[in-house]
Amino acid sequence: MEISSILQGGYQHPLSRTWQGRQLNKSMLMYPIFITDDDDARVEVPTLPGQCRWGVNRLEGFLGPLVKKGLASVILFGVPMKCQKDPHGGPADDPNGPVIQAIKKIRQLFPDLYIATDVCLCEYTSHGHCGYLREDQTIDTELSIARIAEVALAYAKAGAHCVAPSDMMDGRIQAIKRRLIDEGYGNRCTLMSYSAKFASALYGPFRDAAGSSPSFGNRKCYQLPPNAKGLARRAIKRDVNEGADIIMVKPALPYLDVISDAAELARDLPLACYQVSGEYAMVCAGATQGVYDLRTMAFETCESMVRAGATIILTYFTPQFLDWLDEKP
Ligand SMILES: NCc1[nH]cc(CCC(=O)O)c1CC(=O)O
Ligand SMILES: [Zn+2]
Ligand SMILES: [Zn+2]
Repeated sequence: MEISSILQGGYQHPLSRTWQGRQLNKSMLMYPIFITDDDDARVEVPTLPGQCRWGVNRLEGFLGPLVKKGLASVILFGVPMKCQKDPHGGPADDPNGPVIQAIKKIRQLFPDLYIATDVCLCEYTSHGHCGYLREDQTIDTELSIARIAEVALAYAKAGAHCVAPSDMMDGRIQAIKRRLIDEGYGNRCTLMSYSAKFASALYGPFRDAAGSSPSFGNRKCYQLPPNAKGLARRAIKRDVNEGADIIMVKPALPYLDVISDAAELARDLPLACYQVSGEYAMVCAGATQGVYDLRTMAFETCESMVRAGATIILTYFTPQFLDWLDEKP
């Protein structure tokens, strides 16, 4: 045997195995949660096992035990059920709406918990699209990004540590950054861009949870085509230049090459990826079918993302990881 043939001597011990790459840890995990406008609600989402829509009065009981276990950050999604949706997504920045109420409540209950807010219009528009539409149903980019910047500013003013636009309208990063700076929030709020967000089949359970399916058509004119490596690279570079503080790739597991590209193109920024609702549901379904052990598969998927270059992972497995990471040898 050649001397250079032997690798196993380097990873024969559990500790030396941890030295072979970066480790998943609790501060990387950002937990996506759904906030609805029925203050006492706790409604399970059938397609997203173990996840609920929460009313603001339930947040203390829901998040308290997780914060004790080391939950570091959440990302909030508003799920308005009672309000009147309109073509401009008017309810998105309603001061009495679920997101702004939740930001204030969480700041007060858990001052150390980092609060990111998803910024989009689809949960609030009557047509369910992520921007403004012209009469011919194409996107009106200028009006969309002005409105999205306004909503982002409202969340920053309410106390969000981070605003994360998921709409995929061109130019919104610049528009939001400008607005935050002009209003004195430039250094008080992080801007995380869903930069490479693909038109994926994996968003189904989320749309059930958030009630945000488009009422007609699809999102292919603003979310990226799954084959688009070049567009993804351009979107990442553009958003870095427009002032993003964090870049995100979404979904995560089928797009590890894009995560790896982003690690190179945005090498000076933290890099997030979103293990989306359909990925979570797939991992759960396989475990239920006996294909693999849930915990082992959850670790393998997220460790792949870390290996590809992610430093932040948005995942519905966050509560379970808080337990699993304590158990790990
Ligand atoms: N603004 C759209 C948005 N915000 C979050 C998700 C998906 C997140 C998930 O699946 O977990 C989506 C995708 C979509 O509906 O097109
Ligand atoms: Zn949207
Ligand atoms: Zn969104």
